[in-house]
Amino acid sequence: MRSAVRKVGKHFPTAIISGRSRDKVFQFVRLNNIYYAGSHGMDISTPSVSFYYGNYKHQTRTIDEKIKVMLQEITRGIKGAMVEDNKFCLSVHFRCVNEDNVVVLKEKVESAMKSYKDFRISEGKEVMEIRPNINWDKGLALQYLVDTLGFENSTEMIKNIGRGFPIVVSSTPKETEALYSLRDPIEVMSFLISIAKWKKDCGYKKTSLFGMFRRLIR
Ligand SMILES: O=P(O)(O)OC[C@H]1O[C@H](O[C@H]2O[C@H](CO)[C@@H](O)[C@H](O)[C@H]2O)[C@H](O)[C@@H](O)[C@@H]1O
Repeated sequence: MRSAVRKVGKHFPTAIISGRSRDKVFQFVRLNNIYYAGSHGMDISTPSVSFYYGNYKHQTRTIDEKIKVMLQEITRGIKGAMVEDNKFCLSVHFRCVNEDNVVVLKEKVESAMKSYKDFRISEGKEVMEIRPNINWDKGLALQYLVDTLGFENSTEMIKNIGRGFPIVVSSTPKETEALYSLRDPIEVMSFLISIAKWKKDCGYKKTSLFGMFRRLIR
Protein backbone atom coordinates (compact mmCIF):
# COMPACT_ATOMS: atom_id res chain seq x y z
CA MET A 1 0.00 0.00 0.00
CA ARG A 2 2.85 2.38 0.84
CA SER A 3 4.30 1.95 -2.64
CA ALA A 4 0.86 2.60 -4.20
CA VAL A 5 0.46 5.84 -2.19
CA ARG A 6 4.00 6.89 -3.09
CA LYS A 7 3.18 6.40 -6.80
CA VAL A 8 0.00 8.47 -6.50
CA GLY A 9 1.97 11.18 -4.65
CA LYS A 10 4.44 11.28 -7.54
CA HIS A 11 1.72 12.07 -10.08
CA PHE A 12 -0.91 13.99 -8.06
CA PRO A 13 -0.74 16.30 -5.05
CA THR A 14 -1.76 13.81 -2.36
CA ALA A 15 -2.92 14.37 1.21
CA ILE A 16 -3.88 12.11 4.10
CA ILE A 17 -6.34 13.81 6.44
CA SER A 18 -7.04 12.05 9.71
CA GLY A 19 -8.39 12.41 13.22
CA ARG A 20 -5.20 10.84 14.52
CA SER A 21 -2.13 12.90 15.38
CA ARG A 22 0.01 13.82 12.40
CA ASP A 23 3.04 12.09 13.93
CA LYS A 24 1.09 8.85 14.27
CA VAL A 25 -0.19 8.98 10.69
CA PHE A 26 3.36 9.64 9.49
CA GLN A 27 4.60 6.64 11.48
CA PHE A 28 2.01 4.48 9.68
CA VAL A 29 2.67 5.86 6.20
CA ARG A 30 6.32 7.02 6.28
CA LEU A 31 6.27 8.86 2.95
CA ASN A 32 7.84 12.28 2.44
CA ASN A 33 6.17 13.17 -0.86
CA ILE A 34 2.65 13.78 0.45
CA TYR A 35 0.73 16.24 2.62
CA TYR A 36 -0.42 15.23 6.09
CA ALA A 37 -3.26 16.78 8.06
CA GLY A 38 -3.57 15.28 11.53
CA SER A 39 -5.81 16.08 14.54
CA HIS A 40 -8.90 16.44 12.30
CA GLY A 41 -7.06 18.79 9.96
CA MET A 42 -5.71 21.10 12.67
CA ASP A 43 -2.08 20.12 12.05
CA ILE A 44 -0.86 20.25 8.45
CA SER A 45 2.52 19.55 6.89
CA THR A 46 3.54 19.80 3.24
CA PRO A 47 5.96 17.57 1.35
CA SER A 48 8.48 20.38 1.04
CA VAL A 49 8.50 21.37 4.71
CA SER A 50 10.40 19.51 7.41
CA PHE A 51 8.02 17.16 9.16
CA TYR A 52 9.32 17.86 12.61
CA TYR A 53 7.91 20.54 14.89
CA GLY A 54 9.98 23.61 15.61
CA ASN A 55 9.87 25.33 18.95
CA TYR A 56 7.32 27.90 17.85
CA LYS A 57 4.71 29.54 20.01
CA HIS A 58 1.87 28.81 17.59
CA GLN A 59 2.62 25.13 17.75
CA THR A 60 1.92 24.77 21.45
CA ARG A 61 -0.66 22.16 22.31
CA THR A 62 -4.24 23.26 22.46
CA ILE A 63 -5.43 20.29 24.46
CA ASP A 64 -5.37 21.09 28.14
CA GLU A 65 -3.43 18.41 30.00
CA LYS A 66 -6.03 18.77 32.73
CA ILE A 67 -8.72 17.48 30.39
CA LYS A 68 -6.59 14.52 29.41
CA VAL A 69 -5.92 13.59 33.04
CA MET A 70 -9.61 14.02 33.87
CA LEU A 71 -10.65 11.74 30.99
CA GLN A 72 -8.01 9.19 31.92
CA GLU A 73 -9.46 9.09 35.42
CA ILE A 74 -12.95 8.48 34.01
CA THR A 75 -11.79 5.71 31.67
CA ARG A 76 -9.73 4.03 34.39
CA GLY A 77 -13.00 3.18 36.12
CA ILE A 78 -14.56 1.60 33.01
CA LYS A 79 -13.17 -1.66 31.67
CA GLY A 80 -12.03 -1.45 28.06
CA ALA A 81 -12.22 2.35 27.81
CA MET A 82 -9.13 4.32 26.91
CA VAL A 83 -7.95 7.82 26.04
CA GLU A 84 -5.76 8.49 23.01
CA ASP A 85 -3.82 11.74 22.76
CA ASN A 86 -4.07 13.03 19.19
CA LYS A 87 -1.99 16.11 19.98
CA PHE A 88 -4.60 18.79 19.18
CA CYS A 89 -7.60 16.66 20.13
CA LEU A 90 -8.32 13.60 22.25
CA SER A 91 -10.16 10.34 21.58
CA VAL A 92 -12.07 8.35 24.17
CA HIS A 93 -12.33 4.83 22.75
CA PHE A 94 -15.17 2.52 23.69
CA ARG A 95 -14.77 -0.32 21.16
CA CYS A 96 -13.83 -2.72 23.98
CA VAL A 97 -16.41 -1.47 26.50
CA ASN A 98 -19.53 -3.54 27.13
CA GLU A 99 -22.80 -2.05 25.90
CA ASP A 100 -24.16 -0.99 29.31
CA ASN A 101 -20.95 0.72 30.27
CA VAL A 102 -20.82 2.65 26.97
CA VAL A 103 -23.84 4.65 28.12
CA VAL A 104 -22.21 5.29 31.51
CA LEU A 105 -18.94 6.32 29.88
CA LYS A 106 -20.65 8.70 27.47
CA GLU A 107 -22.62 10.32 30.26
CA LYS A 108 -19.52 10.77 32.40
CA VAL A 109 -17.47 12.26 29.56
CA GLU A 110 -20.30 14.57 28.45
CA SER A 111 -20.91 15.73 31.99
CA ALA A 112 -17.19 16.34 32.70
CA MET A 113 -16.75 18.25 29.44
CA LYS A 114 -19.64 20.61 30.24
CA SER A 115 -17.24 22.89 32.13
CA TYR A 116 -14.98 23.16 29.08
CA LYS A 117 -16.92 25.34 26.67
CA ASP A 118 -13.89 25.69 24.38
CA PHE A 119 -14.17 22.03 23.48
CA ARG A 120 -16.82 19.98 21.76
CA ILE A 121 -17.51 16.27 21.44
CA SER A 122 -18.17 14.51 18.17
CA GLU A 123 -18.67 10.80 17.67
CA GLY A 124 -16.67 8.54 15.37
CA LYS A 125 -16.49 4.79 14.98
CA GLU A 126 -16.78 3.61 18.59
CA VAL A 127 -14.89 6.67 19.69
CA MET A 128 -15.74 10.06 21.23
CA GLU A 129 -13.65 12.84 19.77
CA ILE A 130 -12.86 15.77 22.10
CA ARG A 131 -11.97 18.70 19.88
CA PRO A 132 -11.40 22.44 20.26
CA ASN A 133 -14.67 24.23 19.61
CA ILE A 134 -13.49 25.97 16.46
CA ASN A 135 -14.85 26.15 12.96
CA TRP A 136 -12.37 23.68 11.49
CA ASP A 137 -12.66 20.08 10.40
CA LYS A 138 -11.29 17.65 7.85
CA GLY A 139 -13.49 19.13 5.11
CA LEU A 140 -12.20 22.65 5.71
CA ALA A 141 -8.64 21.30 5.87
CA LEU A 142 -9.20 19.71 2.45
CA GLN A 143 -10.55 23.00 1.11
CA TYR A 144 -7.53 24.83 2.56
CA LEU A 145 -5.16 22.37 0.91
CA VAL A 146 -6.98 22.63 -2.40
CA ASP A 147 -7.04 26.44 -2.30
CA THR A 148 -3.57 27.18 -1.06
CA LEU A 149 -1.05 24.41 -1.23
CA GLY A 150 -0.56 23.54 -4.86
CA PHE A 151 -3.67 21.49 -5.53
CA GLU A 152 -4.65 23.75 -8.46
CA ASN A 153 -5.57 20.85 -10.70
CA SER A 154 -7.84 19.44 -8.05
CA THR A 155 -9.58 22.79 -7.62
CA GLU A 156 -10.38 22.77 -11.29
CA MET A 157 -11.50 19.17 -11.08
CA ILE A 158 -13.65 19.70 -8.01
CA LYS A 159 -15.25 22.81 -9.52
CA ASN A 160 -15.97 21.03 -12.79
CA ILE A 161 -17.59 18.07 -11.19
CA GLY A 162 -19.07 19.98 -8.29
CA ARG A 163 -18.06 17.59 -5.57
CA GLY A 164 -14.91 15.84 -6.68
CA PHE A 165 -15.01 12.06 -6.57
CA PRO A 166 -15.95 11.02 -3.04
CA ILE A 167 -15.31 7.30 -2.50
CA VAL A 168 -16.42 5.31 0.54
CA VAL A 169 -14.52 2.18 1.53
CA SER A 170 -16.89 -0.43 2.92
CA SER A 171 -17.59 -4.11 2.41
CA THR A 172 -21.29 -3.57 3.09
CA PRO A 173 -23.71 -1.02 1.55
CA LYS A 174 -23.72 2.25 3.55
CA GLU A 175 -25.74 5.48 3.53
CA THR A 176 -23.07 8.09 2.75
CA GLU A 177 -22.54 11.16 0.60
CA ALA A 178 -19.96 9.25 -1.43
CA LEU A 179 -20.57 8.80 -5.13
CA TYR A 180 -18.39 5.72 -5.48
CA SER A 181 -17.33 2.81 -3.35
CA LEU A 182 -14.48 0.39 -2.92
CA ARG A 183 -14.83 -2.74 -0.81
CA ASP A 184 -11.61 -2.98 1.15
CA PRO A 185 -7.95 -1.92 1.38
CA ILE A 186 -6.99 -4.35 -1.42
CA GLU A 187 -9.40 -2.60 -3.80
CA VAL A 188 -8.13 0.77 -2.57
CA MET A 189 -4.59 -0.29 -3.37
CA SER A 190 -5.35 -1.44 -6.90
CA PHE A 191 -7.38 1.73 -7.49
CA LEU A 192 -4.41 3.87 -6.39
CA ILE A 193 -2.02 1.91 -8.60
CA SER A 194 -4.42 2.33 -11.55
CA ILE A 195 -4.80 6.11 -11.22
CA ALA A 196 -1.04 6.57 -10.85
CA LYS A 197 -0.44 4.43 -13.95
CA TRP A 198 -3.17 6.25 -15.87
CA LYS A 199 -1.63 9.65 -15.06
CA LYS A 200 1.87 8.43 -15.87
CA ASP A 201 0.77 7.00 -19.21
CA CYS A 202 -1.42 9.80 -20.52
CA GLY A 203 -2.13 12.61 -18.03
CA TYR A 204 -5.69 13.65 -17.34
CA LYS A 205 -5.77 16.35 -20.05
CA LYS A 206 -5.70 13.78 -22.84
CA THR A 207 -8.57 11.69 -21.56
CA SER A 208 -11.40 12.19 -19.11
CA LEU A 209 -10.57 11.63 -15.45
CA PHE A 210 -14.28 11.15 -14.89
CA GLY A 211 -14.36 8.34 -17.49
CA MET A 212 -11.35 6.74 -15.86
CA PHE A 213 -13.07 6.81 -12.46
CA ARG A 214 -16.17 5.21 -13.94
CA ARG A 215 -14.05 2.41 -15.36
CA LEU A 216 -12.12 1.79 -12.15
CA ILE A 217 -14.77 1.97 -9.46
CA ARG A 218 -18.40 1.10 -8.89
O1 LIG B 1 -10.04 10.27 10.94
P1 LIG B 1 -9.59 8.87 10.99
O2 LIG B 1 -8.24 8.66 10.36
O3 LIG B 1 -10.64 7.93 10.49
O4 LIG B 1 -9.35 8.62 12.55
C1 LIG B 1 -10.47 8.48 13.42
C2 LIG B 1 -10.04 7.70 14.66
O5 LIG B 1 -9.25 6.62 14.16
C3 LIG B 1 -8.74 5.75 15.17
O6 LIG B 1 -9.83 5.06 15.74
C4 LIG B 1 -10.41 4.12 14.88
O7 LIG B 1 -9.52 3.01 14.70
C5 LIG B 1 -9.28 2.24 15.90
C6 LIG B 1 -8.37 1.09 15.53
O8 LIG B 1 -7.15 1.56 15.06
C7 LIG B 1 -10.60 1.72 16.46
O9 LIG B 1 -10.36 1.03 17.68
C8 LIG B 1 -11.59 2.87 16.71
O10 LIG B 1 -12.87 2.34 17.07
C9 LIG B 1 -11.76 3.68 15.44
O11 LIG B 1 -12.57 4.82 15.70
C10 LIG B 1 -7.94 6.51 16.18
O12 LIG B 1 -7.49 5.63 17.20
C11 LIG B 1 -8.73 7.67 16.75
O13 LIG B 1 -7.91 8.45 17.61
C12 LIG B 1 -9.19 8.55 15.60
O14 LIG B 1 -9.93 9.62 16.10
